[in-house]
Amino acid sequence: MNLQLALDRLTREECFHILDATASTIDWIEVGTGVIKEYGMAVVREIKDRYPDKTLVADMKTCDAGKHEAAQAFRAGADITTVMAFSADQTIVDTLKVAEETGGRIMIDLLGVTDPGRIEELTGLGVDLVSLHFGKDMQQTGDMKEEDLFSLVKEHPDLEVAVAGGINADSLPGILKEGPDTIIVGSAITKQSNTKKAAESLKGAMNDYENHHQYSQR
Ligand SMILES: O=C(CO)[C@H](O)[C@H](O)COP(=O)(O)O
Repeated sequence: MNLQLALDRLTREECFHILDATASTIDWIEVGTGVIKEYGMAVVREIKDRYPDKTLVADMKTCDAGKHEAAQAFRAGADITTVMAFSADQTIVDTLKVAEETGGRIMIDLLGVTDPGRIEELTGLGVDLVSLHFGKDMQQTGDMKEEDLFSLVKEHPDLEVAVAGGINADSLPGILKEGPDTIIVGSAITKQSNTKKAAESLKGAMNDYENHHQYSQR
């Protein structure tokens, strides 16, 4: 199970400061949408240069012009780029094709999706990696309902699943029970005074769970 660190609402300097402290603990690095909007593809390139062995996710949140944006992300060194689930099927197909040609992967962000029928369509298009996502603004008015989120993918055991949305030490146990492949954490690490300790504590809980609870991924 991977711990993906989401770098959101941070300066470039803060990103590198946090990465220096947490790189030995985390598995995947996500360059957040806002960081990409602030610094462009240069920051993706720079992070890949500095951490070449980490799987790098560019959270492009592409919803149109898929071919161009996926190529941009992979050219900058991303291993994975994100595409919104509500995008036109042509956008999904185009990004998957670019990924296949360049050896990258597409993570489909399911933010706002409530119809399992869309997952059926996405898998039919060739999607194999999705992120269940309870959005930042949604978090202001409610809490993530793990069971509802994971019920979207329950008919698709072969789908690789990441999960994101305000995950912290309190909500982690409920998430672990659902057996995701990747747990995406932003604020519960990046906004803590000791980011290294926060990352180690979450990764430690993930490892403990895997070791002691006969953990089986979905
Ligand atoms: O994609 C995102 C926001 O759109 C974030 O990466 C995701 O929500 C994780 O951050 P946090 O743990 O702070 O919610």
